[in-house]
Amino acid sequence: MDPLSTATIFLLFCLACLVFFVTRHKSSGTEKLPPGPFPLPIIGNLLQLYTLFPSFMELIPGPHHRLPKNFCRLQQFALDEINEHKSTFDPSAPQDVIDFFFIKMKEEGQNDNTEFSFDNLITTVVDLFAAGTETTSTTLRYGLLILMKYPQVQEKMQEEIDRVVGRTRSPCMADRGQMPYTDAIVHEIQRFIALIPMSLPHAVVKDTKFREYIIPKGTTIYPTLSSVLHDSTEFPNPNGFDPHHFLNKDGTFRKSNHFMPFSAGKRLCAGEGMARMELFLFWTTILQNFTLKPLMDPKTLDITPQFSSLGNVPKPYLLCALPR
Ligand code: HEM
Repeated sequence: MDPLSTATIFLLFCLACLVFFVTRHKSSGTEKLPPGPFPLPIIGNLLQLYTLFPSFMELIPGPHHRLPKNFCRLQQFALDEINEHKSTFDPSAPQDVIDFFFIKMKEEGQNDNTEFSFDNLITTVVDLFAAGTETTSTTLRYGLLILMKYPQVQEKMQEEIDRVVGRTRSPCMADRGQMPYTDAIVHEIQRFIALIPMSLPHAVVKDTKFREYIIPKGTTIYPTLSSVLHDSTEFPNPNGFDPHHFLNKDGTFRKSNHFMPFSAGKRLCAGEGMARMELFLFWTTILQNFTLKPLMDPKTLDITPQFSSLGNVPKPYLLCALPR
């Protein structure tokens, strides 16, 4: 038997076991678990298969082979940045998170239990880079597609930009308070696309009572942000793109506690403030200078995601940026 078939049979066996245990656990009924989309535990466990049996995954062809190689490149990038910072480091004038980490490393000295180790510095840089680039760039790309589909939305944003910012200076964050329509569109794009629909997995640190359910200590939970972002009791047109979701009748900005694309609680996105600044400044600067047009009838543009699993990614598209 060739190695590929062995691996396939092994994977099928693992899947069968997972399905068996999940259904058995569900029907045993000793503990009442909250309802949720059935496949989620299986998805989580499939990802764990890669960690548990890397050599089997190596036998299976597919794009996942690029993962370790790309991760090493990312670590090397972080290392190069850290080394460059070492050569310019001035403790009296720290420039960024790497410089502040150096200061903490020095303060901690010989403490063996410190979190401020060199390994953690590399991991922190990689984490911030990975969490901060793909998220914002995909949101920006998705937003441009939506703006092309709705030319009347673009027009209204451009009117507001021209009135508040004008054409001679760049938009800045102080403008946002006077731009309720643009602010509403930025929120609605993020609500509509629900970029990270299941947030990140969390674990329950102690047995937790939630409504009439007990969630046992150690259970992995996925806080499904999309269920809140697409809640019809708060957003009347939950699956459509509708600027009125964040606008009051008099045109002022309508705040909603259901707006949580960055998650909620203690571990919500560490880069929320930065990401929201980036989205506002990029989109307003682009529309201040360009009108976005598709190569086809805007009505036929498909704004449903290409993939929808851990992230919602837009389908590839062509865009014309016409100078204003
Ligand atoms: C549109 C852009 C972004 C979205 C939608 C987004 C969304 C999220 C979400 C849903 C989480 C999971 C929170 C949780 O575990 O409950 C998260 C975590 C995180 N994000 Fe973002 N993010 C964005 C941009 C950024 C940027 C620009 C940075 C940094 C420069 C960043 C850094 C992080 C970090 C470090 C975490 C982990 C926080 C922790 O576990 O304590 N994110 N983000």
